[in-house]
Amino acid sequence: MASNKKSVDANACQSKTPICKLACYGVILIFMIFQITQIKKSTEIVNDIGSNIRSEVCETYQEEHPNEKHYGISELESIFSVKYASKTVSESAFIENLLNTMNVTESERYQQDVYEYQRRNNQYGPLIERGFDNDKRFYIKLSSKEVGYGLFANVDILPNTVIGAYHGTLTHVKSGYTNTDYAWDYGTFPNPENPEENVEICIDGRTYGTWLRFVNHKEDADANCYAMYVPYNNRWYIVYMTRKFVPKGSELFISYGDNYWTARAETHNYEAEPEKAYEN
Ligand SMILES: C[S@@+](CC[C@H](N)C(=O)[O-])C[C@H]1O[C@@H](n2cnc3c(N)ncnc32)[C@H](O)[C@@H]1O
Repeated sequence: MASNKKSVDANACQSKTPICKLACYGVILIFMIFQITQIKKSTEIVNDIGSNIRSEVCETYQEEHPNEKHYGISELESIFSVKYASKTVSESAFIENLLNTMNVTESERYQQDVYEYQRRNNQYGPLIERGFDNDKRFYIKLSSKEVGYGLFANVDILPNTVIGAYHGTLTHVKSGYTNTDYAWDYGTFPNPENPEENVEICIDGRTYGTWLRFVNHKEDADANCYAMYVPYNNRWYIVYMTRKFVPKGSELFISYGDNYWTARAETHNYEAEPEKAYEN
């Protein structure tokens, strides 16, 4: 009996199996349709939000910069092939050794105004130490076809504000064939291997540098920024400062000094067309 009962129950269950399966499939189907509807709804919402944000950004951009393309400082490498320099490096062990053996405070420049250089060291040293890596106060834009790209203010910048430190590669200037377009004079020092010889060093920001390499030239009277030497940790730094109020959207300019244009004329026999440097 017991075995019969068991067999009857088993039969009953077997006869119900297709209905059970159908019911299960039905439930799964309903669940899937519900899920697909939900996903579709949320995708539509995300798309709506995205297109609103995009159109808002585009509208603001168009209003503020009609017909102009501007680049964030994060695009230094992808657009301009400039590797971002968070600090200055030496091009060779020779330069590094020379700088390690010099004493900034004994240099002619420092001795000309000891008090002022001490002040700069105290005031700007901590900023140099902290660095300017995530500075969003600027963007890069074509200034003009003749001058090339320039650096522009993303925000209003007050007078006497630190813009940044000009970093790049410390290079041995060898007269006649050094391209000085993106170079600042760093100093002239006795060669430790031959004290009778002097070594002229510059900071070159051409391929390894910061957005400061985009600051174009104007004569001192018209330039809204200036550069100054700051001694810190027994090294020289070139720090850019604003000379006057720089309203949002305006270009930053600095005077390169007369030597720059003389040196440029000696090493270049072509007109300034720096925008060509970024063409493919
Ligand atoms: C430090 S770079 C400035 C960034 C450069 N405009 C660029 O697009 O890479 C210096 C070069 O910019 C150009 N430049 C800067 N100021 C200029 C000016 N006032 N007149 C003509 N060319 C200028 C010259 O080609 C110069 O050698």
